[in-house]
Amino acid sequence: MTNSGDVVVATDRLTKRYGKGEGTRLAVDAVSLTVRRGEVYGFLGPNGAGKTTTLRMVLGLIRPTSGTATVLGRPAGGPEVTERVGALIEGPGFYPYLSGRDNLRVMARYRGLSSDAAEIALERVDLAKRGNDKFRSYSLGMKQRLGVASALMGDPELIVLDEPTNGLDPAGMQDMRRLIVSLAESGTTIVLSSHLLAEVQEICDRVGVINGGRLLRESTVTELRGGTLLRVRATPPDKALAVAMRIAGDDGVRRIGPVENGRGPVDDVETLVLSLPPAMAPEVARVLIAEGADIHEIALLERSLEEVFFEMTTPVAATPTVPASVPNL
Ligand SMILES: Nc1ncnc2c1ncn2[C@@H]1O[C@H](COP(=O)(O)OP(=O)(O)OP(=O)(O)O)[C@@H](O)[C@H]1O
Repeated sequence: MTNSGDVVVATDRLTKRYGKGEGTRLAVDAVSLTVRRGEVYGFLGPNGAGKTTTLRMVLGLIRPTSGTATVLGRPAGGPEVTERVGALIEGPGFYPYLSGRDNLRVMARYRGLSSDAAEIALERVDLAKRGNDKFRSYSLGMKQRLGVASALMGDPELIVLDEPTNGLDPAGMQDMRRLIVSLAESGTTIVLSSHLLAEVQEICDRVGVINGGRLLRESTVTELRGGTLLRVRATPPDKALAVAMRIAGDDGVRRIGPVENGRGPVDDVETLVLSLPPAMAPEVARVLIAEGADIHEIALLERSLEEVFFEMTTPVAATPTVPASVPNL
């Protein structure tokens, strides 16, 4: 059970429609999401999905057309909330001719924080040594890190980062991910948006998948990747199929080719994918054996986040791609 004090962000049918009349665009459509204390929450979706718009409403930067956003138990955007939240959303406005350190000091003063806050933040993002260099001389990665430094000044309970690794090279991305994980380890709740599945898979505890303004799914990364599919390989094939359909239902079984290992089929045993939870594996095994079938394999099928994501976001009823490959055979 989740205690309501553990909920840091909750939106209820949050909706944003841009424009009026013919040119109107529904950017966010009745999104209800929940972010819990201490987690790294990934808001995942392709370009134009509605991520930034949702985050802007959560931060109180724009008003929803309908629905609500509650942050730390209060309506989003109120002054008592804003000072407990840090954000990096659309490139931070830094003065190019000031040093990184002075930029942060200016911001700290503006927000009523001590200049210690600027120094601590510089240390946290590993920029203290380059703190006296002018902002305009920074690499993109350093600029992004300074943005995160500005978000974490004053020790906010929640940090919201919109595509924090966008535009960074692989090393810069890795640095940023490490920084996010270290912030989370120190107890800060983090919401980040990303269109990078690998990134979300690597650093997020839970994920909300958004496409076309709608929240398609919200769950842990592990849940999202599956655990609800069983791969069954048994012979004779017609007997295996009959048993599978009896247990999983006609629509709960997909037939895919024999398992491949990169050099071709491993054997000629057909693979069945059953939409069943892992706990059903013993039952499947029992019935197959009772029916006189030989079991070659029953396994939990782990899909990559990428496969799940494309299944969810592909508009046509595409046949989901299920990997039939067996690693290291
Ligand atoms: N100020 C605006 N006026 C009109 N339409 C807008 C505005 N801002 C965003 N949109 C539209 O709303 C939809 C959602 O945009 P949004 O920026 O929230 O998506 P996103 O998931 O953050 O995408 P990206 O990763 O490309 O930034 C898009 O179709 C976009 O064109």
